[in-house]
Amino acid sequence: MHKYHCLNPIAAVGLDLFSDDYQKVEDIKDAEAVLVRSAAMHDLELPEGLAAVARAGAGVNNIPLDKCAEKGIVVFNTPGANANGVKELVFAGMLYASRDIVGGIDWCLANQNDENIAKTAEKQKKNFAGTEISGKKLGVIGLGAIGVLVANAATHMGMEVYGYDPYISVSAAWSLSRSVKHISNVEDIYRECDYITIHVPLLDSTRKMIGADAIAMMKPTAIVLNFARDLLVDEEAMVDALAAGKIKKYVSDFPNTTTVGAKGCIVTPHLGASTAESEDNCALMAVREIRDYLENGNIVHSVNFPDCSMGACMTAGRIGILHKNESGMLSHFTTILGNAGINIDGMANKSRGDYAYALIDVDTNVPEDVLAKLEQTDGVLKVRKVK
Ligand SMILES: NC(=O)c1ccc[n+]([C@@H]2O[C@H](COP(=O)([O-])OP(=O)(O)OC[C@H]3O[C@@H](n4cnc5c(N)ncnc54)[C@H](O)[C@@H]3O)[C@@H](O)[C@H]2O)c1
Ligand SMILES: O=C(O)CC[C@@H](O)C(=O)O
Repeated sequence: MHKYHCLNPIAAVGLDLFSDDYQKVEDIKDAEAVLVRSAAMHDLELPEGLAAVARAGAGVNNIPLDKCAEKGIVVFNTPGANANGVKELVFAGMLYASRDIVGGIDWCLANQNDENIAKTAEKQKKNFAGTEISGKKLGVIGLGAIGVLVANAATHMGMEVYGYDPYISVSAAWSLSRSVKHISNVEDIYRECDYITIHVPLLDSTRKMIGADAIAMMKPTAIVLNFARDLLVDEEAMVDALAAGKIKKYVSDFPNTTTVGAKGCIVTPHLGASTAESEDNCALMAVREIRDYLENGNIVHSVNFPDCSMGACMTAGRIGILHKNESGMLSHFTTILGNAGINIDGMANKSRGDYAYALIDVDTNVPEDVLAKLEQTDGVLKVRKVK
């Protein structure tokens, strides 16, 4: 019986994919797999039996990836599963920032008992007028699952779109509209764009990527949208620039005491992926990833180990070995198995940075003492007997 624990509510359509061989447990200590959305895992004690964490979403800055790797815990995310939900909210953000929709709605509510509200509205509406997005320049920083969708949709809204991503993947580049102008110096976006939207992961290299210097380059009419993570932007500098009228608006999906209520800030409570469709997509992908790893040993969409897949096991046994990416590891494994008289039918070994994964199909059951020898090999993080 495999046991899983949910650190956040996960859509039922995903959890329903778990077969009768799975049991949901209330205490993480008992879990072999954990499903999580935005819950912070950095200070959590990770139980010895934990094999996999699936982030039902894209950002993994709430998970200690290296600590998990050192303990042989594979962390997955669900790339692209919530991208459309975020894309749609980015457009809502652009519209909210361009026209005083919230002010207009508030005015209507405040005047709901006025019998002449229709007539008064016609006099008052000039106070909530704004500008259109068609014909304006949009800069998209980060052209991954979300950035590409935003950039492409913006071209259909009549915007002139600039795209910046020095690490763009081949598949993202294939998906990007040819109308999007390729920008190699992000400063061109800061200087020229009317709307600037950021869609990069929070990493040490991207922290405060939009800093005071970048903000100082922007037009006084610029609108900055942040549906990625608050720490990507120097928000103190942003709030100061808004107060001084140096830029127009900052739209953020990450409430905190710096931005909520500050002049020019429009803040939503991390709603980007909060749609039925995105929650279902993420849950389905996360559960499939966990099942494929626990049942077949396959790793697909990991963020701390390499992807490595050999389909379903058709031989007598399969073992998965999470190990350090060091020379000589494979020869240790083949020697230990060979000395035990175990023939290797098939094998894959993939590496990613400091870590690697070997998946080995064998012609017989691998006994406990052989598993123990593999586990005791220097550089081995965890050995799993898949079958
Ligand atoms: N508001 C929400 O609810 C919500 C939902 C989903 C994702 N997110 C956030 O959005 C981020 C992006 O999501 P995604 O699904 O598009 O991820 P993704 O991994 O598909 O795309 C990220 C892109 O950023 C690019 N990138 C990395 N460093 C860069 C840099 N220095 N400059 C320019 N580009 C850089 C990468 O090459 C990649 O193409 C996530 O990491 C997450 O933090 C927020
Ligand atoms: O789970 C959520 O609601 C937020 C997800 C989002 O921040 C992500 O990075 O995918």
